[in-house]
Order: sequence, then C-alpha cells, then structure tokens
Amino acid sequence: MKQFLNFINGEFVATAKTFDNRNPATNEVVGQVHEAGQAEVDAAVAAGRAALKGEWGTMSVVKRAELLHAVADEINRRFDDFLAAELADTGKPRSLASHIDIPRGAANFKIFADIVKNVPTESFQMTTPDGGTAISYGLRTPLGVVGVICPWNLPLLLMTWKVGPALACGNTVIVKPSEETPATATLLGEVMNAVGVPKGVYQVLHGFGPGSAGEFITKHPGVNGITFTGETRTGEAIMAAAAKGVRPVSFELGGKNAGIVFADADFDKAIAGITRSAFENCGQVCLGTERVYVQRPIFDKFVAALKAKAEGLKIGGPDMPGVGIGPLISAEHKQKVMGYYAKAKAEGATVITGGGEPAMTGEYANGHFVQPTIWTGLPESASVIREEIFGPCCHIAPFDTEEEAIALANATDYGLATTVWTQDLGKAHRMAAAIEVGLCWINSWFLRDLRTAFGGSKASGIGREGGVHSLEFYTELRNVMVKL
Ligand SMILES: NC(=O)c1ccc[n+]([C@@H]2O[C@H](COP(=O)([O-])OP(=O)(O)OC[C@H]3O[C@@H](n4cnc5c(N)ncnc54)[C@H](O)[C@@H]3O)[C@@H](O)[C@H]2O)c1
Ligand SMILES: O=S(=O)(O)c1ccc(CO)cc1
Repeated sequence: MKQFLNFINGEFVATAKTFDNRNPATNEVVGQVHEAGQAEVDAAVAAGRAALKGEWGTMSVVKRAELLHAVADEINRRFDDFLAAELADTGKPRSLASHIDIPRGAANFKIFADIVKNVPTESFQMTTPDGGTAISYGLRTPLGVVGVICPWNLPLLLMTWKVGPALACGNTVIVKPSEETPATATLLGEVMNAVGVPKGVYQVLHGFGPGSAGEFITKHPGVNGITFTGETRTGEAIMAAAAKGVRPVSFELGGKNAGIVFADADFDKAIAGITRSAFENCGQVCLGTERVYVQRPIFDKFVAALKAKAEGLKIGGPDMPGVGIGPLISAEHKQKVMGYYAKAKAEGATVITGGGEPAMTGEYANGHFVQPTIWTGLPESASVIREEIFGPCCHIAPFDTEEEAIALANATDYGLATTVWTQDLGKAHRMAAAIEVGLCWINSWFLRDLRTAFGGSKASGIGREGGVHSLEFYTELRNVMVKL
C-alpha cells in the first residue's frame, strides 16, 4: 500500500496518525496518508524560515529561474508517474489529466520563472522642493514563508499555479494538499530533491482543515501569508486565522457562474461550449456553469441539444474508451450532489435528463459516479440556482432582453466567472462590462493566457493572481527614494 509522507526540510517524514486515500473511480483504499500535527507544522515553518536565510535567500533570480525550469523538466520527464498519481487521486479521464492537469502543472514553473526574471519595477524621477532631483525605484522582496492551501479538483495544476510564482519570487512554501488528493504534491517533493532545490524551500504537510494541518499552518505566526483555493466558507475561517498578525491572504473561492446564450450565437459552438463548462471534470471546476440563461427564441432547441450532448457523455473510469465524465471526488461529495438532485425535484424542477446514479458494473461498481443532469422550470430562488453544487449539472432558464440577462447573472453573492455566447461584438463588450465577475469569457470557456489576471469578485475571492499580478501577492514592494 502506498504511503503518502510529509515532506519537511528535504526529508520524507512519517507520522503515527494516518488516514485512508481512496480511488474515487473504484472506492478502493490505495494508500495511507500521514497526517501532520502541530510538531510537524512547527518543524516545517522553522525549516522554511531557515531556507530564507540560507542559499535560497541569496540565490540570484537567474539561478532561481533555472532551478524552476529544471523542476518543470523533471515533472515532464516523470510525466507518467504524475499522471498515474493524479488519476488514482481523482479518477478523472486520462485524456483530461494528460492534456490539462499535468502539462499545465509543469508549465506553471517555467512561466512564472520567466515573468519574474523579466518584469521590471517602477522608477520615477522628480524635482525636489529645493530644485534638485530625486529618483525613486521599487524593490521587490519575498513575502517569506507562504502557506499554500489547496483543493482537490485540479490538484497539481492549482497547487503549482501558486507554488510556481511563490518560489519564483524567492519565497518558501508549505503546501497543504487536499486530504482527498495527496499524491502529486508528495511526488513533487522527489522532484525538488532531484533537481537540487534547497531544503525547506518546498514542503508538504498532509491533513485536514480544522484541528489539523490546515488550521495549524494558517494560524502559525511564522507563516507570512496564505494563498488559498477552496470553498468560500473555508476562506472565511482562514481569513479569521490570518487576522492574527495581520497577514495577507489571496483567495480563489467558490462560484455560481452564469452562462448566457443569445439567439444570435453560433448555436453549435454555444452548445459545445456549455457542454464543456457544465460537465467537464464532472462539473468539479470552480469556473463551471451551473446556471444557464438562453434567449427565448432558441430556448427549446438549446435545451434539446444540451440534453443530447449530456446523454452522449460516456460515464466511467480514466481508461474506459471514449469516457467523457469521471466520478465525483468522494462518497461525501456524491452525497452532497445527490442531495441537490433530490432538492431540485422537491422544489418542482422539470428534470430534462439525469437526476440519478448511473448503473456501473465491474471495477467501477462502487465508484462515486452520478448522471449529468439538466433542470428547467425552477424559480430563481431555488437551492440549485442559488448554491454552488460542484457537480455535473445545470439549470436552464429563458430570458428576453440583454438587461434581464445581466440582472439574472448578477443576482448572486458570487462573482467568479461567466461565459457569454453572441455574434454581436457590441453586445459582447456591454455584457463583459456589466457582469460582476473576475473572469468573462466571450464565445469561449476556460481559454487561458497565463499572463492575464485570474480571480473572483464578491464572495468568489480576494486579489488576483496570474502573470505579473501574482507578484503583487508574493512580494513586498518597497519604495526607495534617492535624493541626488
Ligand atoms: N476560485 C477558484 O479559482 C477555485 C478553484 C478551484 C476550486 N475552488 C472552490 O473549491 C471548492 C472545492 O474544493 P474543496 O472542497 O477542496 O474546498 P475546501 O474549502 O473544502 O478545502 C480546500 C482546502 O482547505 C483545507 N481546509 C478546510 N478547512 C480549513 C480550515 N479551517 N483551515 C485551513 N484549511 C482548511 C482543506 O483541507 C483543503 O486542503 C469549491 O467551492 C470550488 O468552487 C475555487
Ligand atoms: O490559470 S489556469 O491554470 O488556467 C487556472 C485554472 C483554474 C484555476 C482555478 O480553478 C486557476 C488557474
């Protein structure tokens, strides 16, 4: 049985307390995870602080960037190991993990290394009151030891999306992977040692949130900042922990994203786009669409076409030929999603397709699979329209005017992402300006340029990461004023 150990100061460390790691496609126990307690958190913080004062703290940006390129190359060299680890942890289709999770996970190290190497700081020349001259310039210094608290939906990608820029900026990191997906973060420890990243720079502590590694890391006074991706409620708890010592946070939180399809959209492209945004990764994507609004003239045609797409998705494990939809992450999450399926019916939804569990056989008989599901006919007050489900499901409602679509999209506490489908460019830009989100896709979804800002507004997050924006969180910007 696999043992997922903590990675502290360059060493793999076992603890006395372990918990099971299950494969969600089969529900089999595939490993034991060693839970870190306060002592391991203290040790990791001490090692992270020591590394800041050692070789890592004085390393040139160029050398750091070279090391991070080597990390990416080593992940790619061990691509099959990372892929196998991610598939065992998540059960997602192999095609998805091999095209998105692993390559993008590796690329995050190269991209942020190159950004930090090339981005200048600001500089101004001014005339002083006595008629002389002064120049000021910005100096970026690392934040220090950064706590990186991760979710389970895109484990390697979302972890490296934060570790890449944090290390590129000269910080040390303590990663707490989700208790559901410990594998790739642990494997990355081997990569760090193999390419010579100094001890204490990258560390991994396993465990849960409250009363476990998550809480101990975020409350630790030796942790200088916390970057977190996960549920909004968890963000509130972490923000309270970070208030002690007034430590900065960067939050990527939940969403209840609207997809808006106008009658003038390219119909086939809109259907393909919403199929992906509602069902990809079994709906376990924060950017996914759980509320779809379709302009009335094409409403019935759209519902019928999306139903056909949903019913065409093959449900199964990572290597099932033609698989389009994998399992949910855990029995607990399946129970939550099935609870919403029941609630939708109880609140009067018309179930267009799905709403239950697929009949799975053989090795997948006990996996956490659910049917992709589409509802219509609910009032906007219904639970499945208000609350984030994080499953392969959406409600579709008709709208008549642009103003109505904007009001519907904005009627939520969340503000993460939207996808708008129209061939009218003027309307597209008006929608982008009016919808209160951090990310607005027009005639596309999850199309990313890693130089751009990423993050949510309202209850969907605090701050922006991505490209140069990551530097705002992972460094302190000091201004130096020189009187000449
Ligand atoms: N906005 C984004 O970019 C983005 C991306 C991916 C996922 N998400 C969100 O993440 C959620 C799904 O992920 P999840 O279920 O893993 O989220 P979660 O909030 O339950 O857990 C995330 C991490 O926080 C840890 N944690 C939980 N309680 C904690 C506490 N009190 N203190 C410290 N750490 C704690 C968990 O152990 C885990 O590692 C969804 O809400 C989804 O929308 C957002
Ligand atoms: O920048 S990306 O790697 O594309 C990315 C994707 C998803 C999320 C959160 O779900 C963050 C960054």
